[in-house]
Amino acid sequence: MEHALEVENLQKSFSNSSFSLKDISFAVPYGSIVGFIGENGAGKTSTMGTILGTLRKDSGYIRAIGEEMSDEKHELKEHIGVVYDSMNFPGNLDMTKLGKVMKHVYKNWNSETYSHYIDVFSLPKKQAIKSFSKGMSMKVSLAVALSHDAKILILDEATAGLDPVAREDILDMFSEFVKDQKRSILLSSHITSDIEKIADQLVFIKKGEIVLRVSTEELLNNYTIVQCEAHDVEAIVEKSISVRKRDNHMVDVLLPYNKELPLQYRKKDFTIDDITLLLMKGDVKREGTLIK
Ligand SMILES: Nc1ncnc2c1ncn2[C@@H]1O[C@H](COP(=O)(O)OP(=O)(O)OP(=O)(O)O)[C@@H](O)[C@H]1O
Repeated sequence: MEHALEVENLQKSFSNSSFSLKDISFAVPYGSIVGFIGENGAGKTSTMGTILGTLRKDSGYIRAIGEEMSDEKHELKEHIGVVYDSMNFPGNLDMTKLGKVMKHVYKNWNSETYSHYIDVFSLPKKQAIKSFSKGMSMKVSLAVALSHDAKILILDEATAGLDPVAREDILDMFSEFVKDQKRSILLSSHITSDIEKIADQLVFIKKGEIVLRVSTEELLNNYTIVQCEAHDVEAIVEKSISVRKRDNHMVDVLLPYNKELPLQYRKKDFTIDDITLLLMKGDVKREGTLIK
């Protein structure tokens, strides 16, 4: 499968913080939406910043639409639409003026598409964007990101300020965006129900490390969370992905299969939220190393 975005062995440390991104590798195939999941401070925004070049990486490779990203390759950034959880445009502009500015920023700027999204999002054209609500501001960023023929959208908490009705419409828009198999989306969100709805691949990050990469279908259909007594965990721990001790001597275990197990292992129904909790709060095994 061809990938719109590839991140390989990405490392990034900060001089003023003990946090680092450790050997981050994942890919975003054409036609897919990849959900990027992790708790506060796990490294999602830093990873996205490093991909976009707003943060300088220490080492590793980042390829977008088949070409290695570098500071010199400005044209590659044309192909990436970005939405953060806050709007980064000059607040004194209104939507019409913003469109005129963006026309000079992006070679492939499409004024008609931009007008279309202004209408779809019911944004006022002649009001300074600094007076917009959080949800409206997010729609401004989305309208811009969707109007320069981007092949990849990088969305960091892009649905956070939206009400459920707007969220549903925008999630549908994202699914539509990748439908022609020529574009793709990397999306981080704490609203895992959104991710569950639209992402076909999931990448979980914990303390700067990728702890699980899996397709949503595989995770929901073939993985299992079992609960057992602490003394029963040894028999399954070898094959487990994450083990979380609960208060009452019980243990939750994430297993990468869904076969019948002896009675002492009780299968639990789960959502992506439950998986996230188990990965973030449990001891995770990743290729033989334990990430506590
Ligand atoms: N410019 C910076 N200088 C120093 N430390 C930084 C810098 N940017 C990020 N960090 C640190 O990197 C870590 C990861 O932050 P990041 O914003 O990537 O997390 P996140 O997963 O996006 O979290 P959230 O869900 O809260 O947005 C944090 O500990 C943060 O303090």
